[in-house]
Amino acid sequence: MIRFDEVSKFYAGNPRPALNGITLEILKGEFVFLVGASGSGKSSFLRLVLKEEKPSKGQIHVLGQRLGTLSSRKVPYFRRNLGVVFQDFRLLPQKSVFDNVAFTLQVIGKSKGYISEAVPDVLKMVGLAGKAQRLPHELSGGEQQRVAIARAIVNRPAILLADEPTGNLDPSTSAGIMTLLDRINASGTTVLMATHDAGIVDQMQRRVIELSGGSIVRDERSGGYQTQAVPIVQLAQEQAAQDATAARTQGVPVPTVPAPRLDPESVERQSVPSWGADK
Ligand SMILES: Nc1ncnc2c1ncn2[C@@H]1O[C@H](COP(=O)(O)OP(=O)(O)OP(=O)(O)O)[C@@H](O)[C@H]1O
Repeated sequence: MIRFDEVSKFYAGNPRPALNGITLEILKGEFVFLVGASGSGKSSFLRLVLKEEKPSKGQIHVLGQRLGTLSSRKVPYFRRNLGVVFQDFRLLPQKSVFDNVAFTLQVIGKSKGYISEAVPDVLKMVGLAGKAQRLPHELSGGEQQRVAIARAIVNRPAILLADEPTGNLDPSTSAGIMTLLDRINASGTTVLMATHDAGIVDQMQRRVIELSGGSIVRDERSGGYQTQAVPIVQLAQEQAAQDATAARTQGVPVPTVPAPRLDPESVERQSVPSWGADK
């Protein structure tokens, strides 16, 4: 569904790569969280999937298409298969809820008859039946995000990309949005969501891809916001402590083992080899 082969991205004027040799595959129907510190490359990853940016190196395939060979004329057609949701909703402020959602379908030439059925259907699905004639400023943040989600899925895209969709919402409103995204995923849409929201990632226990400095440092089939893997240095310390205890109880004198210094940059994480078996 989405495949990156050795993809790197450099922006002009920035010698450090935003993405550095990324290789991964996301399968049809998956729900994937993209996590990592600010600047780790999450939005760049999403922009590459959308073909808003080109990779500096490597190949990207989305829905069986090699993006490098997709002409700019064909990009709008390609993007019809992708729905996108942003942190700041990006609704048209002068248009009603109905018209915000209908606009997507008008742009791609759907008939009035089709639009008059599809828009109420999707508004019902996102829990906004009865609010079709409101303007965005007459809605709460959570409702505005529901409109943005309705707009993103009304054309039944195969993939939904979400860049911090709960970033402007309080925890209970965010939970409602996640329930909605979960339902959209359950209906067959692949969801790829960049987020800093640890509570949501911990709660959902879905595939988690963690970026650091543009590289993948974790890819867990079902994980939380922070890795559960124990740093190797910590394991060594624990083992040394156990050995010392065992030796003392057996009456053998043991040399004092100085604790290794923990340098976060050089701490090697245990990899979690959970993905790949069923690609
Ligand atoms: N248009 C650009 N031109 C130059 N550098 C850029 C551009 N966009 C992003 N970068 C750099 O690329 C790196 C990755 O940025 P990116 O926005 O992908 O990170 P992110 O993980 O999405 O961050 P955040 O969580 O803050 O949104 C950063 O060092 C950023 O400064």
